Amino acid sequence: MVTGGASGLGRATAAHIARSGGRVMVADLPGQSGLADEMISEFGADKVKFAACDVTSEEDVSGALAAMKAADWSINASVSCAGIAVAAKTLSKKGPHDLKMFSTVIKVNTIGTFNVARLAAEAMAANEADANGQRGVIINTASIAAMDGQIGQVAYASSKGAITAMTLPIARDLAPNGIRCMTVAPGLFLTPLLEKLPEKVQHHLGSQIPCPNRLGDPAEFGQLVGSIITNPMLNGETIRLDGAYRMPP
Ligand SMILES: CCCCCCCCCCCCC[C@H](O)CC(=O)SCCNC(=O)CCNC(=O)[C@H](O)C(C)(C)COP(=O)(O)OP(=O)(O)OC[C@H]1O[C@@H](n2cnc3c(N)ncnc32)[C@H](O)[C@@H]1OP(=O)(O)O
Ligand SMILES: NC(=O)c1ccc[n+]([C@@H]2O[C@H](COP(=O)([O-])OP(=O)(O)OC[C@H]3O[C@@H](n4cnc5c(N)ncnc54)[C@H](O)[C@@H]3O)[C@@H](O)[C@H]2O)c1
Repeated sequence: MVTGGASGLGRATAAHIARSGGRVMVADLPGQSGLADEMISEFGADKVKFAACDVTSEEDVSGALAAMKAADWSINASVSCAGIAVAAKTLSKKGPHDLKMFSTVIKVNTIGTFNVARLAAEAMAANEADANGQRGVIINTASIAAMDGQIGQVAYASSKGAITAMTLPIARDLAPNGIRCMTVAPGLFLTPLLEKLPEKVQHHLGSQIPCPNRLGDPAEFGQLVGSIITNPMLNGETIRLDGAYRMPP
């Protein structure tokens, strides 16, 4: 299952899994069904399915997992890409940071990610263990903003820092169940989310990336997720995927 799988990094991850011979449930907001339909047309309904799912909803996430079970699909990997970004300073000319804005980012990014992890873990725990005694892997998406948060990123960076921090405790909690947990902290990737930044800012940020000197291709994120799924030794860690970029203030 890939949450936020209809767009950007999640879409690229779902495509990588389908191209690699896997089957993938794209779990995304109802309004993204059209994008998911494009993927179903490209890869076939036997490889890709869509579940309307708000990651903050226990019912929705449980429903997406139940749909996989109903299709006789086992869940071996859960990839959380669903997320939102905002830009607001702790204190600006308009006054203090809006608390509802802050709470919403934490709810979707942090609480939504954990909601998916805990419910996917329950489903994976029912799997037969493989030769490594493993039953599944949970992969979460943070951001380099968790470490290099810019001016105006206090809400977003906090939400992603929490995702980074939960990686090891989840891995430790789930070790007896044979379930791994990893986090990817992407740098700058050309997706609809990044395109919310002014073109000038996008270009400026991309020109600062040391090597390769460009914005990341979402397929490169999907490629790393594929490696995490197939490498049993990757557990309890956050991997920056950023071309050696460190964001300035
Ligand atoms: C609800 C919809 C929100 C849509 C916008 C959110 C888009 C975010 C998309 C990110 C997606 C990818 C995220 C991923 O994980 C990777 C990254 O993190 S990429 C880095 C993304 N960076 C940001 O999002 C930065 C967010 N901050 C800002 O956009 C701005 O700081 C601000 C919050 C909009 C405030 O800017 P201003 O209104 O200009 O603030 P001031 O008026 O107070 O400006 C004073 C002065 O400071 C300069 N300044 C402000 N912010 C910055 C900054 N981030 N870096 C450098 N300089 C900054 C500003 O230019 C003023 O300078 P002056 O004009 O006085 O010389
Ligand atoms: N693009 C980048 O440069 C970048 C860098 C670092 C981290 N990230 C993170 O990667 C993830 C994917 O970002 P993207 O750039 O592909 O963005 P995107 O906007 O293209 O995709 C995000 C997807 O998440 C879905 N989503 C949002 N809220 C949801 C919710 N409550 N329930 C279910 N789905 C929801 C959206 O519908 C969308 O399909 C996000 O968590 C983002 O913070 C992106």
